[in-house]
Amino acid sequence: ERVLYFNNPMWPGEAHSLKVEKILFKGKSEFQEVLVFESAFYGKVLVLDGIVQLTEKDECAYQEMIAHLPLCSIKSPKKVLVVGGGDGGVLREISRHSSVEMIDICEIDKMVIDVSKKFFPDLAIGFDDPRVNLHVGDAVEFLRNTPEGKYDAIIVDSSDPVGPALELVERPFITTIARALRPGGVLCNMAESMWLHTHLIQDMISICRETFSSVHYAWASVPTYPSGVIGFILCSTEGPSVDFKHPVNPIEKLEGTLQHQRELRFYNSEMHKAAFALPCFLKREVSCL
Ligand SMILES: NCCCN[C@H]1CC[C@H](NCCCN)CC1
Repeated sequence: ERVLYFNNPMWPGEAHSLKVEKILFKGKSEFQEVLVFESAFYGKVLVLDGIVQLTEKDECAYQEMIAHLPLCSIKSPKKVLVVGGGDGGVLREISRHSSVEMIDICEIDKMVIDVSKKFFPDLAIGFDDPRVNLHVGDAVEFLRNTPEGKYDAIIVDSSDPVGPALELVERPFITTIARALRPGGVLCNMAESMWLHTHLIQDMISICRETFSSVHYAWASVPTYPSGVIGFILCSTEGPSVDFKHPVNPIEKLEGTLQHQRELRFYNSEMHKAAFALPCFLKREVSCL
């Protein structure tokens, strides 16, 4: 049998390995290398440029939290934008919210969408929702042409800030996102690992604080990401109707309103609250947390 080792300058000195039962797809898109394989314990695995993006076993933790932390933090979100998210998992989660009327998604790499539809139907089901409008292209360009205050929520489901996703953590992009959000709307960004990337988290939070009056860090356990955790930054501009209470207390309890036969596997109101509890070292190392 084979074993794949995932080491990367983003986590120097450590490697994460998964036993490979069968390689299912290997390709190179305009932006990155794309790999899909059947693992021994985590189901199918999607890898971009040598970095694990998701596995069938634990993708629920990431997709449910990155979608429901923001969408349950504001009252009846209607217009939602997903930046990245080409595997469709976040779309699947957003479609559980009956208040949502329109979902725009801007994914730069069409190969990710096609590969997900072929090998990850339980995630790509997100594209089947009639509320979804797919835009294949660069989100920086997409947001430049977006009317001010269009969205109630924006979710940046990106890969790591090396390669195609680099500019998604830079100041100009955060500013264009803030402009596209209605006052009181909410932004949720993927925000790396508290064990590995406190400098990057500090930079992201500082940039967000220049633009948003409310910035919070949350996290979840994802065993197949290096260090086993992934973070999320939630931001909001206090709108006239300050319906963005501290995101810790979900406004909408989602458990009741299930839109799909497939029940939630990770997110619930307790996990929502707990996600914002932070360890001492992080509060010390990242100012204003
Ligand atoms: N819809 C799933 C997209 C996956 N997002 C990213 C995949 C790579 C992952 N690296 C984490 C590296 C250590 N923090 C961050 C989330």
